[in-house]
Amino acid sequence: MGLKCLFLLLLDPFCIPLIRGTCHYSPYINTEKIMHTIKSKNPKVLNLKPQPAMNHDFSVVIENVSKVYPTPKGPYTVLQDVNLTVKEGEFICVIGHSGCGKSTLLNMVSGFATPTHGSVLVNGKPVKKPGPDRMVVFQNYALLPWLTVFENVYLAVDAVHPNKREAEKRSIVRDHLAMVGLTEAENKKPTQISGGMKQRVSIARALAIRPEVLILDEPFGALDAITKEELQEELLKIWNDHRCTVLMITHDIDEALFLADRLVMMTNGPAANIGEIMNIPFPRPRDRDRIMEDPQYYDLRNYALDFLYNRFAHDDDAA
Ligand SMILES: Nc1ncnc2c1ncn2[C@@H]1O[C@H](COP(=O)(O)OP(=O)(O)OP(=O)(O)O)[C@@H](O)[C@H]1O
Repeated sequence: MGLKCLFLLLLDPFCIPLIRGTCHYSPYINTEKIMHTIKSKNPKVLNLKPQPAMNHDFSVVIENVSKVYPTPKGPYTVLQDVNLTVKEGEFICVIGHSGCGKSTLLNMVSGFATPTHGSVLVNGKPVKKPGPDRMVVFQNYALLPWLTVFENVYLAVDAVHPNKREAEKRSIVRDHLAMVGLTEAENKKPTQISGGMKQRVSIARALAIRPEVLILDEPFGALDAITKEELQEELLKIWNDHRCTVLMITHDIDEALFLADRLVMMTNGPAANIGEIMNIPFPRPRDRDRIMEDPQYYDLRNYALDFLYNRFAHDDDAA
């Protein structure tokens, strides 16, 4: 029971302030070129309008959601009137400047935070608290350092499936460690493995529960570029094989264009909202080189950059 409580503590909102990352948009962008491209394109060509979908298709429904935090200076409205519907099995990336409320929004889906106004539904049911149908992967991995890789995943499986037979639980853990290529490392402690491996453990732990919604809060933000690309590809493969709805926060537009079906672009806070939603049209399975050769790639990338750096520039961007 004690260990199960520890697993649930991993999902505690107190973890969240520990995972703040810095912005790392690609620095090699020529603003004039972007503006030229933007001005020469009709946004309709970029297929930016949210697509209508039927209610029964929705895995996640965020309806007129506002979040107000009490602060010593008075109420602080982080998000105001946010609406988003996500289809089952859809891969959504959320982008926006630091502090605009991305984590707050996804915390209301995971159940760590509750809306001040409005509602969040997952598979038609209002979200009231965290649950195993919505697993979260954090940037800082949130592994228990005194447990092995195997035990970290086992802890979660055991907490969610206490009545399954021991052999079955161990087999689930083994299958998911194999899925992320960590069979050889199963007896190592988190301090004995790299950052990329730690994040693989964290992804294996989340998927071992078979969540309906996987929430990734800047999962690759702390990794080097090569490891990050490897993990993006692994994540896509796993998602192709075990389709669940994915909501992922990123600061990396290229990452979003490679992974997502749609890119949700948030305006700046306070009272942030969803500014635009970009449909990402590249066919799946995706090949990084092939999509980067697609002329639409740069149109979409530049459109997102213009949104962040011109239309909703942050004070820090002026530097
Ligand atoms: N519990 C809280 N009480 C008061 N203010 C809060 C609380 N949690 C978050 N905030 C504030 O809400 C705003 C949005 O925070 P949030 O973490 O959702 O932003 P974010 O877009 O995810 O940022 P980042 O990209 O830096 O992770 C920030 O100004 C933050 O300081």
